[in-house]
Amino acid sequence: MTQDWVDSPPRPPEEGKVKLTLVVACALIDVDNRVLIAQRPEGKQLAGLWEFPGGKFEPGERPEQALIRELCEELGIVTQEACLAPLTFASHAYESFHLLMPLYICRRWQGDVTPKEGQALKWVRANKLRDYPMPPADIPLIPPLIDLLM
Ligand SMILES: Nc1nc2c([nH]c(=O)n2[C@H]2C[C@H](O)[C@@H](COP(=O)(O)OP(=O)(O)OP(=O)(O)O)O2)c(=O)[nH]1
Repeated sequence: MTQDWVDSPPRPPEEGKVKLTLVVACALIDVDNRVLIAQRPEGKQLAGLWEFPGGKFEPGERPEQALIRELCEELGIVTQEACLAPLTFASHAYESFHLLMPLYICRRWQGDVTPKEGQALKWVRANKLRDYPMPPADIPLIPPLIDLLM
């Protein structure tokens, strides 16, 4: 019996391995069934494109906790886990990382939606989302929103 695996040297990092970046995002939906999008500010990657509010996880956070924190930081609103429902996710290969981004929907929150980071905000009907340039990862998220809301 061969036991080659016993003496195998540690493998060098495989070429082509990707950095997986986890981001959580939310489609806030108002009483008229419109979706909130925010414009990425100048100076950031993908600046000027319209995105769903959200962001990266902090160490040890669950997705819902991260999203509740981001919504508070970016929009000044407070919501609860029970008000977040998973809808779909984005899996997209950017040049320097692979984005994995669950998209939740949320219809209930406390407080007025306010651009806390100077970002432009728009409430948009799902079938008009394509009128706003979005990051490539977001394009496949539009049909599930149209199915849900139109
Ligand atoms: N929040 C959000 N991010 C998105 C969307 N689509 C998309 O490709 N992204 C990308 C852009 C960023 O690379 C990453 C979001 O992380 P972030 O909002 O914390 O990014 P950032 O550029 O501000 O990064 P950082 O300064 O915090 O490092 O995911 C989207 O719809 N919403």
